[in-house]
Amino acid sequence: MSLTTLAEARRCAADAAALLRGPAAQAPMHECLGAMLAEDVHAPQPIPHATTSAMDGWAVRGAGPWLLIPEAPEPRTGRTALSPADQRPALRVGEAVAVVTGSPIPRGTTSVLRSEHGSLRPDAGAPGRELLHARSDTVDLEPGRHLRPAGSEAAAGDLLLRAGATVTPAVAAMAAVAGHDTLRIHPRPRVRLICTGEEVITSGLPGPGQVRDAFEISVPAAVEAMGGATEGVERVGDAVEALISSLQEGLASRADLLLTTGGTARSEADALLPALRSLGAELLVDGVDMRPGHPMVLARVGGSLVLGLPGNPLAGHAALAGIGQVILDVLAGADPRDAVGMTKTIAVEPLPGARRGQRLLPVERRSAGVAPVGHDSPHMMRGFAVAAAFALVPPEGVAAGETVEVLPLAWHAGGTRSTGGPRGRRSSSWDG
Ligand SMILES: Nc1nc2c(c(=O)[nH]1)N[C@H]1C(S)=C(S)[C@@H](COP(=O)(O)OP(=O)(O)OC[C@H]3O[C@@H](n4cnc5c(N)ncnc54)[C@H](O)[C@@H]3O)O[C@H]1N2
Ligand code: MOO
Repeated sequence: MSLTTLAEARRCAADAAALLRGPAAQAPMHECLGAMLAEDVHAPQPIPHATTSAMDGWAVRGAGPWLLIPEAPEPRTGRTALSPADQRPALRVGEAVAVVTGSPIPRGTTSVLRSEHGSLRPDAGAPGRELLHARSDTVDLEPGRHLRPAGSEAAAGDLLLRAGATVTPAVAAMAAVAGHDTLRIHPRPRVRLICTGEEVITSGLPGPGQVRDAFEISVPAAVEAMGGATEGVERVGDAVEALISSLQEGLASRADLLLTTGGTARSEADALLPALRSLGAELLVDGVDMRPGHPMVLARVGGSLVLGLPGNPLAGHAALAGIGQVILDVLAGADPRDAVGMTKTIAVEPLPGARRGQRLLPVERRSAGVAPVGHDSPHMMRGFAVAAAFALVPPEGVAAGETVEVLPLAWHAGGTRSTGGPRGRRSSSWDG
């Protein structure tokens, strides 16, 4: 059988995901975190919307000493300095009024004198009134000192955030400060996970004929790091019928992506291909020329994609990083051409290839590039646990000092999404 290359499979996955991608939606801010902006975000009004004080102290006009304008009594809090919500009449030359950080300052203010640079003394000429004196060495009387002018961060209509940015905590804070309640986003792709295998147990020490599950704990977290949301996890045995009904449930739930684990090979015992055939699926990728992970399967059924991850734990994760990431990126709004882009770095030690196909070799990150981690056979997790990326190694291997393509693992800083933001491949520290 002649297998598809990983690059071809990635392009095919990107195109298929682009066809299935749903429309952008307006969503409340807390639902937008981690999603991609579908449109630019502008400032609806100037930021700050009023000129405010950057210090606790006094708004003053002209040279001191200044007559302290008493506050109108504040009915709710009894505070003696202006709260950020107060509005004042204009100051006249020689007058001062107490302010706190963030207070809108009265019109006519020339600067703010911070509290530790001024002192109040009784006004000898007018009993009951106070004069504000500035410390002789203060620089706070320079015009504009400690004022945050209205619009100094943004004018009304300024572009604050570009479409395509991931809604990080900082992006959400920017949008909230500007006054937005909702954002237009590409919704996070909805994923369901179906794990096969009678021999797979989910707790305790595996006995003879058993293995501890490697996927139920890791795949939803990996999907999350890749920008998707796993909405259901199911376990089925090895029977084709059970897998068919589980896939049918996933299709009925209108999940964007159904991930299955195990059963991808071509023996009598393997349920995935028969199940897909029985559901009338269109097979898009039937094996990829990579090790580990070559039996992986990608199919389209109705409005969903099914990605069959091989059961060997490292093979399953190689397929998820190699193809699953591309699907999730594109479903989440990335340009398909960006999503299939590769990151390059330097091999600081020789990287051995596989006998056949492209090897996905778990590598760690060193300051000058990447190096193998060992314990990297298809059934092993020990090397993967300390790896930062899969290096894509041709059969002849990669010599130390040569360039190599890598698939950074999504949960590492500067990880793998192609779409900007904290996981953005384009902006990641992997790119030199
Ligand atoms: N005759 C052949 N046998 C195999 C071939 C082949 O080409 N011809 N390919 C091998 C390769 S490569 C891989 S990868 C696996 C693919 O396996 P399947 O996707 O069919 O998965 P299973 O047979 O169900 O399991 C394989 C292996 O992985 C273990 N497994 C399964 N699920 C889990 C899980 N959730 N957590 C941990 N480990 C799991 C399972 O116990 C098996 O040991 O096929 C090879 N064989
Ligand atoms: O996908 Mo298998 O190694 O190639 O475990």
